[in-house]
Amino acid sequence: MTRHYDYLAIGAGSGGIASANRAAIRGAKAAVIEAKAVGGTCVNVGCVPKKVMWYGAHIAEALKYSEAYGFDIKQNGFDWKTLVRNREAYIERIHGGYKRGFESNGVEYIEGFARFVDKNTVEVNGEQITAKHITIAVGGRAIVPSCEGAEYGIDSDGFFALEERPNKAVVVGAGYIAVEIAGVLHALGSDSHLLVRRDRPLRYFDEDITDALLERLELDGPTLHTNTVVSKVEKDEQGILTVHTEAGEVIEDVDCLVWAIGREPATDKINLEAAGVEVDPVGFVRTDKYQNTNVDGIYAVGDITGEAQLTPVAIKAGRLLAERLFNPDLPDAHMDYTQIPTIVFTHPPIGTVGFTEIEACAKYGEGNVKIYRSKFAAMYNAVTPHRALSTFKLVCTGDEEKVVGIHGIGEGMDEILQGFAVAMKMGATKADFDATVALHPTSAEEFVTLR
Ligand SMILES: Cc1cc2nc3c(=O)[nH]c(=O)nc-3n(C[C@H](O)[C@H](O)[C@H](O)COP(=O)(O)OP(=O)(O)OC[C@H]3O[C@@H](n4cnc5c(N)ncnc54)[C@H](O)[C@@H]3O)c2cc1C
Repeated sequence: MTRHYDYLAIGAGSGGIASANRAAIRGAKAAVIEAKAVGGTCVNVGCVPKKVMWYGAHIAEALKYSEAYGFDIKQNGFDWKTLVRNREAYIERIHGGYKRGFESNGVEYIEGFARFVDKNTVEVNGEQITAKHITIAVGGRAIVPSCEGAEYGIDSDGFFALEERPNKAVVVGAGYIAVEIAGVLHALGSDSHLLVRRDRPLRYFDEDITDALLERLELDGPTLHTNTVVSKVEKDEQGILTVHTEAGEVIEDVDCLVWAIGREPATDKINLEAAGVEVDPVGFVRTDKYQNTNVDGIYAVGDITGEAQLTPVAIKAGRLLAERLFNPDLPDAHMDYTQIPTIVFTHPPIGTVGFTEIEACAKYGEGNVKIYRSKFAAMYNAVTPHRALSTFKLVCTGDEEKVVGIHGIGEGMDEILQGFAVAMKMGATKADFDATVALHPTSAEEFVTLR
């Protein structure tokens, strides 16, 4: 007998889990199929293990500052294995939480790799399963370049599988994943090198912020190699790598090479042709604003759509899709892909939402954009010899100075941004920011006292 569901999600990552749970809560008979580990990229090889490693790096930094705060601490060492063991135990507990959530919501969890048979049928473990509504939420995977010896490198999944701290690491890429991994390795004691193709990492972020990041990297961070493209990688009998660049630079004694040059969609093995679902030339599933694909009853959410590849985006898109399908009160529910806030877990973190200065000038005209910025020493490190500056910035437009961009790099920025993103989404103006009494002494107060 064929199993049949009202709603079936392929992939139990952020988008698939959120949509299946919400569908079940709204009364649908729902199931989710997962080929690897429940939780998908974010929980197993993305946000969660990354943030744990970042916290580890944060503690390393605090130890450095501790002397100025009066502590006399002798650091005897750092055990990578302990950090990884505790991280993985935490992830195991999250897996348990997801499975209990499925049980209480009535979502069936099916382990296996799903392939389409036709538009309402998938095959998993030799069994055919049918559903009225099917959501593709299979996410993506890291891209590995095609240069000679590229196979000697690992990707971000491989970084999280490392059992030892590398002595000397080369991280290739200019996006947030590359910057974060290189920063963690540096803080935890590896000789860490970040190789970027152009003049800076995070090139699409506001320039004031990336200028400040460059200053911070110079002060204390991985060694930055700009305008650098890897041409060849060699490996000796001991497994040690030599990385050659197109400009003739040779980086020797490397025991860990991480490719973080981007991610590609994982649509190639799920037999989309059988269902007639169209993908773009890269392989991302094309959807409209309601997450509909070109095939009636088949949807896509999360990284596989190529839109803002972030966990909360996949979750929100998945939940709103389930609401639209199964909640008669919300027939128009859909995701708003504008003004999505995001954090980069550098040291210190970067937070950004809305338009950069350049984007705002292009959209509203230079004369209609007003910039407020502050460069200041956060108290946390100002009392130590490791004094470094934070940069906060508001991008405003129109006579009313509507806030259309909020950017910052500095201690605490990861926790500061969320509330300000709410204000921006509600249409706050600079005057609204100014009318709010500051919280003192904090870094956040800079945003309501900018001149
Ligand atoms: C190193 C790293 C750090 C990140 N850090 C952050 C961060 O700090 N903040 C943030 O918001 N985002 C972060 N992200 C991005 C975030 O992880 C993704 O945006 C999010 O996981 C996307 O969710 P998804 O549901 O689209 O796909 P995924 O979470 O990738 O889930 C897809 C699931 O589908 C499964 N699957 C694939 N094919 C099949 C099949 N045929 N049958 C069954 N199952 C299948 C996969 O095994 C996987 O579990 C990070 C990503 C990486 C790689």
